[in-house]
Amino acid sequence: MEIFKEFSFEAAHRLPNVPEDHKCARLHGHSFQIRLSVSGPVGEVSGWVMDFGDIKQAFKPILNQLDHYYLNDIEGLENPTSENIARWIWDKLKPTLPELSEIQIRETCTSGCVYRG
Ligand SMILES: Nc1nc2c(c(=O)[nH]1)N=C([C@H](O)[C@H](O)COP(=O)(O)OP(=O)(O)OP(=O)(O)O)CN2
Ligand SMILES: [Zn+2]
Repeated sequence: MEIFKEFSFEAAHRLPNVPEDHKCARLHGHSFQIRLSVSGPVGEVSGWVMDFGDIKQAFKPILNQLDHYYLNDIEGLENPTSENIARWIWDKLKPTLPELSEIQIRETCTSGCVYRG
């Protein structure tokens, strides 16, 4: 069974490797939406794969590093595309949440990525 928990954070970024006249070369911000999925068996007694609260607790310190920051200043996020943000979160979260199976990032209502490690 797969369960998920959604989060959001506000942050600014610019993409340093796009052509100078690309809109994303300019400083701008997003309300990033994140969906973390966790997979595993449903416990016979608990009736759940994992407490949603445990996902929240595992992700909180990572979320705090992103929320209301300029992403380009963060080590490892010098080129903060959705893809690189997903990989960055995965690398930080997977060791403490081994059941993590998927990360979805939405930059806008119409754009995002899905990463499964
Ligand atoms: N593969 C990727 N492409 C783009 C990324 C990215 O992270 N990965 N990022 C951007 C920009 O950050 C941009 O802010 C978001 O792009 P876009 O979807 O083009 O934004 P719009 O709001 O203009 O989208 P519309 O729905 O088309 O208006 C660019 N590309
Ligand atoms: Zn952007």
